[in-house]
Amino acid sequence: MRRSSATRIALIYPELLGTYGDGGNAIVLEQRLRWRGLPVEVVSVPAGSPVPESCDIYLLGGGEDAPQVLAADGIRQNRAIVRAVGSGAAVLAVCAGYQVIGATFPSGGEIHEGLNLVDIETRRSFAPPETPPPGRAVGDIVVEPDPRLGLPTLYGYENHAGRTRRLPGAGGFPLGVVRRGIGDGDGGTESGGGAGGSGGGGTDGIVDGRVIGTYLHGPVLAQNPALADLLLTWIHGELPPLDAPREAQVLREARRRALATP
Ligand SMILES: NC(=O)CC[C@H](N)C(=O)O
Repeated sequence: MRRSSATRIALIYPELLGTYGDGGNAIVLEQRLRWRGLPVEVVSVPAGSPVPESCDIYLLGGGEDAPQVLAADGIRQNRAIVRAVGSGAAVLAVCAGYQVIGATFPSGGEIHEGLNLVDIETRRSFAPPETPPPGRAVGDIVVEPDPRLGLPTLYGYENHAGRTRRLPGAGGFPLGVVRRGIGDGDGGTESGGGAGGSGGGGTDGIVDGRVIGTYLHGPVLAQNPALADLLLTWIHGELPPLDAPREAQVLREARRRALATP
């Protein structure tokens, strides 16, 4: 399906969900459409305003625990994102955003309700109560995406305390397998040893229909332009080919070399 109207990209509550530069994902999507001569509009939705239902791609970024609760409360109010997804919109949710689109997430010692858009839950730990919770997952992360997505290796940066798992009977599938870093943390059983761990082997993220959740900051779309194009393809159908700018190729090659996994 080729569209004639502008693609509307919603950047949700950037004051609350923008701690790690994830607003850059909107710039990448916008620019990759402009380079192709396709009309685009970025709709920045300030915290406290109702989320519009009429956008094509919704971006939710990362945030600290308290702002994350405020963001979840706002997003749950009109559930516009859920209806928009039902009408064909796509979602990219990163870290706090990833946790918020699930069923529940922790903050301030309590469990909070998410948007229930995907069948995941986040806890501080899934290990038995007598086991100390794992450390914060902080550092570089490398994910080998599910082959169904046809994407190259994904590079990013993670910084989160929560650990995430799929609920029984969950729809969709993990975004990929963690080669370096923690990601979801595999139900708290990761071998990487918490903060800065490099064990890998668990999974990161979810892909369910046109909804992608992931722990990868970066901004993730700047480091992984093929992921940006996957989202755009879901909205536009096939896109005119685009030679990645040289800077993007240089960045990816530098990440590949720096984060070479065994
Ligand atoms: N980087 C983030 O978005 C952090 C998410 C969440 N507050 C956590 O620490 O788990």
